[in-house]
Amino acid sequence: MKTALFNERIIQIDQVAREELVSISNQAKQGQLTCPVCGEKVRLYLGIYKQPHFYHYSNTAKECEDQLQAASSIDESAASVEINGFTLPQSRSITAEPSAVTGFKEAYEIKTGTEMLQQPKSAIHSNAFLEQLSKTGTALDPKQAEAVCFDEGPLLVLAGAGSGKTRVLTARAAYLIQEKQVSPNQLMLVTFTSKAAAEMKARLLTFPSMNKSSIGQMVTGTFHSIFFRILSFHERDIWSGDSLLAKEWQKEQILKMAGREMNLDEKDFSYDLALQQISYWKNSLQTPQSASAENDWEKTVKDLFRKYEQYKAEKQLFDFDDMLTGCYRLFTENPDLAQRYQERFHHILIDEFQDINTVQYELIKILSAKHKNVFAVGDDDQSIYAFRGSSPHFLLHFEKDYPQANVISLSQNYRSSHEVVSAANEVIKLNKERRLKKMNAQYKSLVSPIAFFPYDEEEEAAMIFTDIGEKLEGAFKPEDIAILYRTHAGSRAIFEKLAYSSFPFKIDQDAESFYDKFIIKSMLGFLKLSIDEEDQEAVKLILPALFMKNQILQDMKANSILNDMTLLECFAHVKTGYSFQEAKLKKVVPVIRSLKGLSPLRAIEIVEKELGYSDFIKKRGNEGNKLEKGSDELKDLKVAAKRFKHISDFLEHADHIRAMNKEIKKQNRTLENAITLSTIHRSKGLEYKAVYILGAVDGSLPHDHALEAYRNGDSLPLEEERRLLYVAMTRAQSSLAISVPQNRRGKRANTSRFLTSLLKKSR
Ligand SMILES: Nc1ncnc2c1ncn2[C@@H]1O[C@H](COP(=O)(O)OP(=O)(O)OP(=O)(O)O)[C@@H](O)[C@H]1O
Repeated sequence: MKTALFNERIIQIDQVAREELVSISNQAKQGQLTCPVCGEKVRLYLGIYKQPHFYHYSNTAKECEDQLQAASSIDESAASVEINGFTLPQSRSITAEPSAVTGFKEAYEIKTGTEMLQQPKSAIHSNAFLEQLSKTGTALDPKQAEAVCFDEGPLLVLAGAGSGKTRVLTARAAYLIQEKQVSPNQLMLVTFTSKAAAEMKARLLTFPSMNKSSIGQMVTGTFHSIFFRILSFHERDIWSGDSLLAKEWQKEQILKMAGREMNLDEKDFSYDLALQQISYWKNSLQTPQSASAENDWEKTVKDLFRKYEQYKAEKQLFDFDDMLTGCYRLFTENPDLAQRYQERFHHILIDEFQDINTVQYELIKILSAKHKNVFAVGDDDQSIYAFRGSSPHFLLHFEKDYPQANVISLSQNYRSSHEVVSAANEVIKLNKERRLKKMNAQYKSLVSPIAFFPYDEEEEAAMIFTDIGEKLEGAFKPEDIAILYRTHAGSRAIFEKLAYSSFPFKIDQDAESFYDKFIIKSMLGFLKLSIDEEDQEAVKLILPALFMKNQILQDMKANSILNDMTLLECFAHVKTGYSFQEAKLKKVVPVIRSLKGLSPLRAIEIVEKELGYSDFIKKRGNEGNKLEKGSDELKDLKVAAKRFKHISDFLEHADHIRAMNKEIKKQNRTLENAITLSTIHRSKGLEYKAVYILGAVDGSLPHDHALEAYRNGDSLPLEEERRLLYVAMTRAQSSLAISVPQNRRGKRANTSRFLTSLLKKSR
């Protein structure tokens, strides 16, 4: 149905300005849309597969639609039409000027036109082990079998997405023990996460020849856990668990202490990113002396690095990276000890080899020096941890370090439909730094991946929400569904949508609430003060944005009591000794008071313009944060604010969302059957029946920082971004929906360059 009554006025769906749709759809849920014919409440449909339309909530009301159809064809020039005895004003747009993107661009299927290849035959059961596997229903395909039963020497198993890496790795371990009589304690099995290690152990138990005791004798775990065990065995005094800086905040505290000595402002410096940089250097085997700092920010971080290492040495503390660098030192300083381990480990099996970093690689080289039995499984197309020092380089050049190496490619994808696999193949094939390979699917699906084109982030969330509702009414369970995005910031709108619904969902533990971000909190502080001039918390929040120190609050409080002024009024009397700053502070009072009664969006724009908020953000912009810029956060805030008419409602909403973020994270541990909201990075190794990829536009995926690097002549970050899209696409089994919002952060957006040719082909 194209027509409805909204606030006493007839509206036609195709004349509503596009940016109003989400707001109308929300108001419809509160009963503000009715059918002009029968007077019943109607809803606005905003989904992926069908055009926006009005629909009766309780019945299909075909007669209403027929009547409306007939009425609309009577006389288009008339000022009013008569429907069912009511005289109603003729339709017109509900905004004076429809926005630039009014038209609804229909979703369409992504089709590559490639045929599905024939499936491989099962492996010939050339030994008892393979025969046994096929009897237990975990048969291997010929390439998997070749890898599992490989004889001796270094082997690189190039395993495409969904090609059964876990199956191959566990089967290899079991094969070596069962068929080759390798003693379990001569085996080392390295995984990327402790969860993966636990899964491997559980799977190993399903092999008849394996039991808890034999698995216990194997050395399994992450690089960190294995090398920590070695260190604490040989240098017990140094490597006690009590001395571990296990939490990020502990490391940050040390860095902040060092920063204070260097007069770095705590609020103006991204200590989390500095820690990331230090970790990157350590994993690349660079020391505070040898680290190469490429810009002023890195030079500052290098100084912090030196102080951080000094502090740890003095207090006899260590962090996770030290477990690797420490072990490297142990082996290089004690060749005899290294030799004992070289003799012990006959076989080293490594998962996710594409994400190995320099120190891990060097350690493996040392440990495998005698037997050279490195069984490395990885997919260069899924290397996405460059910022941690990982590099696909080691996988790409494996044969250089291991000249006798064999390479086996697993090219059958057992996870995704042919439609998903071929679309993912089309995307990744454009990367230049990769080993040539192609994945083949095992089955066809009735549905193809889909690209859809919401107006903006809010509409993207609304459409996905509707689609999830439809899926859950069908054969899908919440746990079958994942929503993936490039950075946490990209999940703001969908989080907000789900937070007000009854759908169970979970988020990454480290996902900070959008409204807890420093820039956002500070801006909301201005809005809060416009409602309550005595709000101390709000004053504290806005001080940094006015370039004032926290201590000034005490003086303001005293002044407020002595001179009977509100805290807000005290701004006009603050003495800083700088006339330009004092003049600016005098403006604070009238500007904040002028916000009263305005919409939150307008209020934000005024603070930005009148109180120098943009200058404040610009200044913070020098902090070297590659992924999140304050100015972008403010743009996101404006998109979020757009839906609200009153500042108080928006502030209440922000509080609710902040509280929900904590609540959801608390529930995460117990919630089994829930929709997953995750960054693409965190989704690696996982699979879902249905996947939504958010924000497939330039600037988001690929991220701005990669585009900037590309403009400066470095194409590697852009290739990593393409791999991220590939990883996201290959998480889907059969249902994949890629969102290409037409506007992002309040501006027209361009389709992700990774998708343009594929979408063109599909049309
Ligand atoms: N030979 C096989 N026959 C049938 N199914 C298989 C076979 N090998 C693996 N699978 C199934 O294929 C799916 C993907 O396997 P797995 O998760 O191990 O792939 P992966 O290589 O680790 O994927 P990714 O790297 O994309 O995370 C799993 O559901 C697994 O059980």
